[in-house]
Amino acid sequence: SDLAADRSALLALRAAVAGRTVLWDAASASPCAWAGVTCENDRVAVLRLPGDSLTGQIPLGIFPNLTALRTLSLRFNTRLTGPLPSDLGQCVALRNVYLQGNAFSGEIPAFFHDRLNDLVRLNLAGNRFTGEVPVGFNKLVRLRTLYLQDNLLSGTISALDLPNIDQFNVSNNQLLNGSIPRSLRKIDKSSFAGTSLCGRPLNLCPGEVDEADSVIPSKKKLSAGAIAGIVIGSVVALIILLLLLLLIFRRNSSQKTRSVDVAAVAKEAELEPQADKSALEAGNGVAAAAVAPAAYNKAAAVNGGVGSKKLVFFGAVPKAFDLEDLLKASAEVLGKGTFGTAYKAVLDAGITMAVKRLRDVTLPEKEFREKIEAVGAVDHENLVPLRAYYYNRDEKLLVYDYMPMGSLSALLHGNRGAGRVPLNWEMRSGIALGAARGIAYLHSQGSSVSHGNIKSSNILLDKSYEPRVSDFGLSQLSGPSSTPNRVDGYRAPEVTDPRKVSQKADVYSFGVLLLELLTGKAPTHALLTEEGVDLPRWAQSVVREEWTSEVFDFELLRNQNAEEEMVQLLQLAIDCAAQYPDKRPPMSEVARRIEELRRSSLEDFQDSVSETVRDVDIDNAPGPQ
Ligand SMILES: Nc1ncnc2c1ncn2[C@@H]1O[C@H](COP(=O)(O)OP(=O)(O)OP(=O)(O)O)[C@@H](O)[C@H]1O
Repeated sequence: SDLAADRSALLALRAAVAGRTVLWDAASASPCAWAGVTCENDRVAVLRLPGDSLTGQIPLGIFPNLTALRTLSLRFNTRLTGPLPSDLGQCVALRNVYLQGNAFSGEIPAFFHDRLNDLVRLNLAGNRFTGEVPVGFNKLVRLRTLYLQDNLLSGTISALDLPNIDQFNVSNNQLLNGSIPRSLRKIDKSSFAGTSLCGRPLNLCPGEVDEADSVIPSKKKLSAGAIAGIVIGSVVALIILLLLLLLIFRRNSSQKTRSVDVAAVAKEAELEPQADKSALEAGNGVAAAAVAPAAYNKAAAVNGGVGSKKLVFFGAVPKAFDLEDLLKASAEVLGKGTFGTAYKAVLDAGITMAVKRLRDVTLPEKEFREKIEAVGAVDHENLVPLRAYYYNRDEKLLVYDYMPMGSLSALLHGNRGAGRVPLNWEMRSGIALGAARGIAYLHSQGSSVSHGNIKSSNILLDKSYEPRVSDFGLSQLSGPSSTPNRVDGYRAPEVTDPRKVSQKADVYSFGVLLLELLTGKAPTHALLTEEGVDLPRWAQSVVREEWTSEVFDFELLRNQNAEEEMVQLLQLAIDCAAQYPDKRPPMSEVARRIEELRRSSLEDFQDSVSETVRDVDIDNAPGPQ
């Protein structure tokens, strides 16, 4: 009845059929008729009838009406039988087809590849499809997911060429045989289990030579002269590289001296070692605003001590302030973290910075400077930029851009009452994408580079709510007492020493963060539920039990158009939070998958807008002359 009432919002047909059986029969040639609502079929973009509500065979005549259909989801209607109706091929706007867990039979229809050219996701798993896997799927250039597992398919798949595929599964089709084609070798081997297929990632086919091995004989054929040439060439290249490095090093150090000079214009000052620290850390919020400036001023007056007294800036940005300005600034405690206390410092010039006062840094100066220089060199739009640092024996300060919209944690869990900024799908998925890009960028800097402390309080938001990951590189600066000792729902199961982090452990933490974004539950809270389960395990069980939509934060469920994409993000979160590190996708893939599902929900949204506009145009059009 909602649908009937709101014509312009009529894009998703969600028939309330739970608990009763709907028979597909020729008499109810419209899906709206089963649901007992009146609607215009050519405006239905999503048809979703999950659960055990349908029986029998889908008759002809239903789908030709649904010309705007983009998503068809008929899952786990275990009594839905027979071949798929041939006129489903007339829904040429279809992008997502989820038909898993039914009892469909017959061959996989050719219309999937001949007519539905925009298909992105096709899930036919868990049916009774027979015959071959159509090689015509090669024509579907947008296809990302092809799930065909648990059917009765036979023949070979060696002619399949699906270079853009992310998710592929043909497991438990016992009659499938022959070799796995090149484009599918990146897929996990579990997706080929229960078949007679061979070749990577499974065992090699009889008579097949591994590519890695086949290179060796050609190496053996190299002549002694060629080997000598390669060796000499490599040595020369190495010398040139060393010379270049030397040159870059010299240039950098001369630049650094310049930046020190700028800072030296200001009065040299040094922070008072320990006395004010307790005063600074004791206060919070407004109270600290009064305490902190005094402490800063007093510190500025103290001289002496060991080490450099300058604020060292990174990059080519204009140095708009110096240490003295910073110490004079009015400060407010933002919070106390693992590595020290963070302050908001409003400088006289009207600039606001975030200053982190590190505690428990045991690293020798040289090593500290090297590590912090590496952090300062990292530059990406989804990372909080470190602008400058200060080091002496007793004080270490890090100066960051201030992020005015606070942290994701505060946004999600902060104010649930009146005046709350509701976080819709658009914002949440945007935050997920930005954060994923930031972390992926960090990971791209080298296989040993990881963040080590991904969590929602370390995802900060700039004034346009663009996410920026903060705190990277700090875990390597801290001493043993700075390791997070509270219950930490973000930590991967294999991480026993929190300072020994890895990229795969970051992926796990990011998976938990995604679950937090989708469910609105903080991982540490989840630990306190009656069952004592953690967020990943709870989400997994919910998905297994097929009550997926129960997991989502109620704020998200207002965006019903994007539910399919939400389910995909949930699946991605679960993939990231896999127990075994090897099963977790790399961050670059995570970012790509979020990008893709956001694009698809955006297109759905744009469609809905243009449909509405078209409708208004029609209503406003002048009548016949
Ligand atoms: N650049 C910044 N701009 C605005 N707020 C910030 C900035 N950096 C940190 N904060 C805020 O200051 C508070 C303390 O941050 P901090 O990073 O010190 O600790 P944390 O994130 O709570 O824990 P951890 O140290 O384990 O990461 C957090 O609420 C955080 O959102």
